[in-house]
Amino acid sequence: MSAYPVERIRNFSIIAHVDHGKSTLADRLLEITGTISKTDHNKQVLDKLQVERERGITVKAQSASLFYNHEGINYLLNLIDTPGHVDFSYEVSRSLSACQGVILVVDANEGIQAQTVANFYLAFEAQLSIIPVINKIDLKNADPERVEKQIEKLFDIPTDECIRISAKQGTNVEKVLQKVIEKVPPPQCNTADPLKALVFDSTFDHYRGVIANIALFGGEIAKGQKIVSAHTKKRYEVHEVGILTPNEQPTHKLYAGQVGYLIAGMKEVTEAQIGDTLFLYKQPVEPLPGFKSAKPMVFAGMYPIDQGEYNNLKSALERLTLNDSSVTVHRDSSLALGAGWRLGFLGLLHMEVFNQRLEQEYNMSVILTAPTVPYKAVLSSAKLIKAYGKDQITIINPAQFPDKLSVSEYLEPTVLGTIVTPHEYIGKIITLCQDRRAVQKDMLYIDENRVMLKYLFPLNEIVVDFYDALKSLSSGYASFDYEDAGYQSADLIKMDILLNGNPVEELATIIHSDKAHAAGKLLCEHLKETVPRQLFDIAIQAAIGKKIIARETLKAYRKNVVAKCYGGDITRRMKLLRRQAEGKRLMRKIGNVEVPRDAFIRVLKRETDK
Ligand SMILES: Nc1nc2c(ncn2[C@@H]2O[C@H](COP(=O)(O)OP(=O)(O)OP(=O)(O)O)[C@@H](O)[C@H]2O)c(=O)[nH]1
Repeated sequence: MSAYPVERIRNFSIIAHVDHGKSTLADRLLEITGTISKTDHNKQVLDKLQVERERGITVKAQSASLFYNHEGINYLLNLIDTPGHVDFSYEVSRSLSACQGVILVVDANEGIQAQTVANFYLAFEAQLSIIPVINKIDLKNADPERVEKQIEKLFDIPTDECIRISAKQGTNVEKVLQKVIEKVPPPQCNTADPLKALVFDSTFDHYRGVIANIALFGGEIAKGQKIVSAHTKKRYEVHEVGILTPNEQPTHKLYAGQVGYLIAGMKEVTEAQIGDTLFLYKQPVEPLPGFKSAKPMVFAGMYPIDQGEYNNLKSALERLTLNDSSVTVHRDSSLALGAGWRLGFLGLLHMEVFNQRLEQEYNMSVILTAPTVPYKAVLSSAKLIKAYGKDQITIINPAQFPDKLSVSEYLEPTVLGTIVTPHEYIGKIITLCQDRRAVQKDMLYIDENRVMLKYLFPLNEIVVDFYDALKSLSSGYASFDYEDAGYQSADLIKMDILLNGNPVEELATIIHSDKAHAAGKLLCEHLKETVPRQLFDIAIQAAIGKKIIARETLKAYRKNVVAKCYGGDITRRMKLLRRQAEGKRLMRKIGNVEVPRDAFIRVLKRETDK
């Protein structure tokens, strides 16, 4: 491809609340510009991963270059798709740094939702031009007028600037492209300047190594050139550059203003750090302001079911994290579960998606411990301060929770949550938020029957089940999004769960002291329903230190599996015994108590059924 005059380039993203139609609109744009053909096979081409297709959510942002003729002039439009779920909002800000404009999609029936608000502010703060689009006008209940008024009230955008479309049917989609050309400014850069390339995403290919997605803020780049990473100072030779259509299509060169990909013999995604600047060897430039790297919000222990599988799991984890640099991995071990890892995720959905990918792509089943958020402790014990070499530590594993006597203050992470809801649910939602120790910060009517609430939440109160609870009490109508809001002082304790006096490591949790009794009682009750009866009584207890705060007893029961075969045929009897032995392999022994390995996950999930 030859150099495209910068004034004929537009770099933009589509942002929206989940399910408002980003991917469908992206597909239509790709079709209109002839980037893909119009067949059913191409539905949501930008959602590449199997989990994305199954769950209908976008996990990794994908980009595509589109060519479009407007009033006789050819334009190069670089579209960067962004994920919709709150767990992945870091992907949104990373994509936005390569853009000058966004299409803000709002569902004509649902109207403005929590993520619409969050995404709007990300774009607004980045000073991008914003094109409001009201989608799904073909729906029977569509009320575009109402949504336009909401947009005017909340974002101060005049109603007549909104474009009403149906991404599904293609109505007015072409108008959106025209608006992108008219309203989004071309990137400000020059091919004559030295190379300045921003890495805004990277993926790993088993055959070709790291593929870095780059946006050129200056200069040009071609195969064979030597480049340097501003972050690692490492030097590479460029093997291939090209554009995304949306698959990689090699080109001779990439020029200032363009968005494309680069392959340069990088072996790990960590070598192509998101936010890094690449420049030509011996032509250093001032690095572009990198953006904040993804910050894990939820940690969990991961262990192989069978320690013999350790190495297989290790290599699966290594490969999967090559592709998802937002997961942090630290080696960890426990007396009960053996050698394993402590993983950090962006949220619970991210953790589930990662786990599902391990199963689907690597055929790995694992033991996952209860998720915990990153707490902090300000140490007062001189001995501990010396041991850690600092007086404040981050606790991502309940096993490392320091005793109250050696701590002057515990701190918990908080988030600022935005809830958008029809007003009839306000009472219930306020009660739910108070129950989660949240403090109200704002309340605003978006229109006569829709309200936006802002609350400061302790993160641990929302990670597991807040979203489900909110959805169920509002019949699915309330939406939620959150952003990091720093740490606050909290009265925390570690709660253990014991089976006949032996701690169950998977279920140890750090919890606010006000919540311990209720949570301990609930966990014990659920365990009683989940653990099978055995030949002896089992005491199920919740404990804080040596103090028992809740107890249930599971009565003994003798199950004679062969009784009904008495006098029966021997092969049937053998088969039953064999099946029982197989079942035992799926058991984990805690002291003398046998527990099905998936019981703890079931217990943790049940806890969310309240
Ligand atoms: N009736 C109607 N349905 C639409 C329209 N656009 C999208 N949809 C449907 O809305 C649902 C969500 O659309 P997607 O394009 O997957 O939404 P998304 O915003 O990309 O979702 P994430 O990728 O999860 O963020 C799908 O079932 C689409 O078929 C439209 O214009 N009209």
